[in-house]
Amino acid sequence: MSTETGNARIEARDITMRFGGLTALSDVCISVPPKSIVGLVGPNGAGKSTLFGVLSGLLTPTSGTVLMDGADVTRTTPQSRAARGMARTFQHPELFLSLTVREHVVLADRIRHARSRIWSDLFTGRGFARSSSAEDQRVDALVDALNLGAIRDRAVGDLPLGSCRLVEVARALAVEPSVMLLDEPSSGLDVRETEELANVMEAVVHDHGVSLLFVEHDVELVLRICDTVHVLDFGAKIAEGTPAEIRSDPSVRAAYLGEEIDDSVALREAAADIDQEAIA
Ligand SMILES: Nc1ncnc2c1ncn2[C@@H]1O[C@H](COP(=O)(O)OP(=O)(O)OP(=O)(O)O)[C@@H](O)[C@H]1O
Repeated sequence: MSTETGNARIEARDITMRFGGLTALSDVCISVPPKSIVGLVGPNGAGKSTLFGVLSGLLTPTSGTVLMDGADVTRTTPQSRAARGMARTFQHPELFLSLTVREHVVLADRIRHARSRIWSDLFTGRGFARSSSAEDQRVDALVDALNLGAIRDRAVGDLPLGSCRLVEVARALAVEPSVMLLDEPSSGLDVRETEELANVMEAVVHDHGVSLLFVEHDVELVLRICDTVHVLDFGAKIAEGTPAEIRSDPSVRAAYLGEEIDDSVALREAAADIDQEAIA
């Protein structure tokens, strides 16, 4: 199955991953072009988390290659990939509960712009007090861009999950990545929070020029905001295409029939199509 390659921000070529006798991924290719939103979906156990682990550097594949901007990073650490411009968020937000929204963004901004201060401020007790006006401007612009202004001084431990996910996205953006991996960003969010997150994801690509790759169970969200969608099933890629192509792909329908996509608009549309075909 063809995957566009060349100037991809991140690309997986022919990835196979075996855990003992179990083949979790088999010759999977995926490519994330600049300024694009790419979705990765598939039924439970399809291999999504494994591929995410391989791309982010947590897992070394049995065979195959991972490239960032054309450079082979297959055997590099997550930290080294971060230095090359990769940021990620987690299914369960990993935040410091007693720090405020703004403090999270300040810390990440300092990792990008004043790394040496992080440790010296800790040891001297200066903490967040000493900031430059350039830092203030960058941090406040990001906090406002993610609609976090009203809660900027609240400790994240007091915030709902939807806000915590936006804080994670703001923190990831503060290091000025070229590509962000988001692990089930809508997990646990209600409809309104999911809508807000979708808007933020689209704005992030448009305003910051970042590419996004996200693993997601909410197939309707994926089909709504992605430029390209990849579908895994039993460790193999069974489809790749635009949301319209994925909606009408018979192998995708077959993989999902009877599963969580049942409740989504996508499958209702697919089911309607099948009914029409049956009538005709
Ligand atoms: N560390 C591991 N050791 C052994 N088997 C593993 C390991 N990690 C994943 N697997 C197996 O690999 C297969 C793919 O799992 P993976 O978690 O990547 O799927 P997934 O698509 O993310 O599933 P889900 O949607 O349920 O999270 C499964 O059969 C799983 O049991």
